[in-house]
Amino acid sequence: MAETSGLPLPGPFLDFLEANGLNPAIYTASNSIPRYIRLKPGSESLTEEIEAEMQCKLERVGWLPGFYSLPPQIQIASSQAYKEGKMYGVDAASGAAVLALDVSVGDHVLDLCAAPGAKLCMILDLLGDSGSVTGVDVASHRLAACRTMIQKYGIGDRCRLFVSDGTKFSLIPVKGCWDSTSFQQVNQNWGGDDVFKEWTSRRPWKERKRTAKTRKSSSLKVVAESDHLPELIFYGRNSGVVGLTKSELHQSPPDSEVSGNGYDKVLVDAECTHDGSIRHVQKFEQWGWETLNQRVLNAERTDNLTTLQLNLLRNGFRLLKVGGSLVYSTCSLTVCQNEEVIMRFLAENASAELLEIDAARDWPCRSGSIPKTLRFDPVVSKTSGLFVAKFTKLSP
Ligand SMILES: C[S@@+](CC[C@H](N)C(=O)[O-])C[C@H]1O[C@@H](n2cnc3c(N)ncnc32)[C@H](O)[C@@H]1O
Repeated sequence: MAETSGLPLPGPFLDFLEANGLNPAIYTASNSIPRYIRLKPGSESLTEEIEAEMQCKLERVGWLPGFYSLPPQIQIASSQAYKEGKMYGVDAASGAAVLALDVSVGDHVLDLCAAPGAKLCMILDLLGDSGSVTGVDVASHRLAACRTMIQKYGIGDRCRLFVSDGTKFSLIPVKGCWDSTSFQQVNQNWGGDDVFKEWTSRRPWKERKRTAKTRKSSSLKVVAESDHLPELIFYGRNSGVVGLTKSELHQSPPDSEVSGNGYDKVLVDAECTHDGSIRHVQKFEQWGWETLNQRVLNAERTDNLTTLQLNLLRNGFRLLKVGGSLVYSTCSLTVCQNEEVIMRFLAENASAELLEIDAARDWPCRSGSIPKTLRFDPVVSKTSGLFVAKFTKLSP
């Protein structure tokens, strides 16, 4: 086992790094990478209070609004600001992926691999009182954690969360119910069990059971049509869902309609081997390095992952409106999960164009091997590792 500045890396992992052209030195940076936090908009005045409580200096991250760095050993979970939902623990590279989306007021955003939700929360904060966010993840327990997070931070009014396979998810944003006037009308007009009322965790058990039963029977009908039904596990009062019937919500539009009415922005933060995340790799010290073989190094798994990544990218792009933009990111630094996926995707999509990420001029990252793509890594960026690419959809 090779010792890399306190983090012992087993032979098979070193082989994996070598096979993928990755320098093990990135893992030596583990002790010098700061921890990052993001303050909820409106909580910026709390910095002195937070510094006093945590007994450390918060350094503003100049290139990333709302982000601060602090020494790596500081634990934020017990701090008052964190408990009160005024501070998020999120890496600066994750913030960069969201910034690359260039979210504008009123955008309808799809986050296709949303859980546990750090990026989704940032998107909701950027949108404030406008637009909507649709979060999708295949893992219900992880998406439930995301739901807990948006409730904790009180930002779920314009959000809906679906448990669904992101390679097949087909719902476009529901437009037209977002202002509070129409919400009130909808509230007065709803009737029947089939209509979505505002989601609340405090609904009586009987009502939740009835909803689940209705969902099951209505899902059978839809499954017959599409063989895949997304399960709605959270919807805020202005998500556009309240007042709709299940049949209305589950209508999948034809591709021609998506070009005009699809999402303005799509984030595909794809499942990956997580090898760029030092904190993730460090966890294998506790889990046992042998589990690394199954989760990271297994070649068959990597093949399946690259297929999944490509399919997620394809479907995210399908749901993007013409002129919209899509960001693809992974926390792997391997070429096969990043540049190769991008090349395969571009080769089959004449309407996809790689975009320069304008905001990145000041970012501490380097270019990927395809121009316009970006790579954050612990040594250069002092962040977790992340690959980022941005596309737009041209008219057919
Ligand atoms: C890198 S994590 C996403 C992190 C998230 N964007 C955040 O900022 O917290 C990848 C996620 O993809 C999800 N995932 C894996 N396969 C999927 C699929 N077929 N469809 C949708 N989500 C999937 C995993 O459950 C996992 O939560």
